[in-house]
Amino acid sequence: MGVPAQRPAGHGGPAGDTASREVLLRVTGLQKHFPIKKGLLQRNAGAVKAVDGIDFEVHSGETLGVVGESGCGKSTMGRLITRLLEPTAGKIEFDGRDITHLGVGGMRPMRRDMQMIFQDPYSSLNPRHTIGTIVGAPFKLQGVTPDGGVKKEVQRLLEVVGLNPEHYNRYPHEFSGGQRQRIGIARALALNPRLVVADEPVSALDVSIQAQVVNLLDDLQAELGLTYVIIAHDLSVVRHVSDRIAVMYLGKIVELADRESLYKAPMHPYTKALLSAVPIPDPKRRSAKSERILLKGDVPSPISPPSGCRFHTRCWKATEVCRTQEPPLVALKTGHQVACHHPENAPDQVPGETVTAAAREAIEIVDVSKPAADEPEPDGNGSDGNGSGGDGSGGTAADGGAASPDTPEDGPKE
Ligand SMILES: Nc1ncnc2c1ncn2[C@@H]1O[C@H](COP(=O)(O)OP(=O)(O)OP(=O)(O)O)[C@@H](O)[C@H]1O
Repeated sequence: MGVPAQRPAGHGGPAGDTASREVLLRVTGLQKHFPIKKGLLQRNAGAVKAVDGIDFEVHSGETLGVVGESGCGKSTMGRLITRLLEPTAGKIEFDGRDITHLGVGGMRPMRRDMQMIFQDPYSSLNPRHTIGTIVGAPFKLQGVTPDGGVKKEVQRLLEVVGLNPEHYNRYPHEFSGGQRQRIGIARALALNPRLVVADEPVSALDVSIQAQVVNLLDDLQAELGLTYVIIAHDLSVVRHVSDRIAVMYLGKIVELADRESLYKAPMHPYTKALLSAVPIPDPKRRSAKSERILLKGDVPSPISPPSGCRFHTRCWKATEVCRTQEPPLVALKTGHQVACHHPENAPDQVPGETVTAAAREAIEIVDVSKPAADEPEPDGNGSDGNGSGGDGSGGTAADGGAASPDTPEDGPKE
């Protein structure tokens, strides 16, 4: 077995024509509510609505960046799509197959195709295991022996991520943070995955090392044709690697667009505020437009999110409609999706009107939560797309490696 083999390249650099590529991952109405138990009898006392109904697609070979403040549900979303968590509702399709409620056995072969890279290169590697054991673990878990044997393959993988193959017998504490993250990346690549979900892959690293790891991910994508979902709280991290970017706020996607449109003409006030916080190193490029927007108040609780638009309590454009009506995520003809009653930069928008009311005349609006009429239903797999899981019976890290046993991510936590 050659690992990792070449796949058709779909470099994640400049935003390509990702829409024309095949859909590798489709998420529809995805929810994760963590129940809150109280008292001796562990009575239900509400739920943390960590992910509260999100829809998106990831095309083969592209990089989707997912950004938002701490607690908005990014990591939960990452764990849901790699099936380390059981969704409360919604549907996850991978390569046209409904994997929403696949059990451990059903997920085992899928694990080869989807891997996760974790935030903390210090805690995600077992300090008692050698690098050889850590990077070779996915082979053991999947019961496969690569051509030439595990050791040779692991050494090749170490080389692929820029590490010395002679360090096979060393332990994690002998490596720097950046090198440990490379080890985590080598482990994720071992089974030649198609989708890699990287959860804050550089936030625990020194700024000087961050660029190296981001560049490595970018190079690997170009070489191997990987598809990435890269999660970050910081728009500056995803800026250089993403084809498209989804912005999350309190469990919802509020904006999703290709990188150029999002940076040049953000439509959601929240995106605008996030962008204004990204430092622009060159003072000549700073303008009045790039003034910092300081959001009012704290992020509300995901246990009882605000009515209407969840962002209205911190939004300077909020009006009565924002307090009472939740704006749906709508897609413009350009592919730009936004959930806002008073979007910025909306084409043909009548000031003060909602995007739906104003733009419906001039541009095609698609409610992305509803499947297109001519879209065939994918092969069902026992899910009606409205499942109410939560029994934790889904795939776990232990069954073969979206997270290996060297990670603390050992499956559903509830
Ligand atoms: N196992 C769990 N049980 C209960 N609540 C949880 C659990 N995991 C996450 N949460 C809550 O769900 C919400 C979303 O958390 P999540 O970690 O997905 O956010 P995030 O955007 O990734 O934040 P960060 O960037 O800080 O990691 C938070 O309020 C968090 O406290």
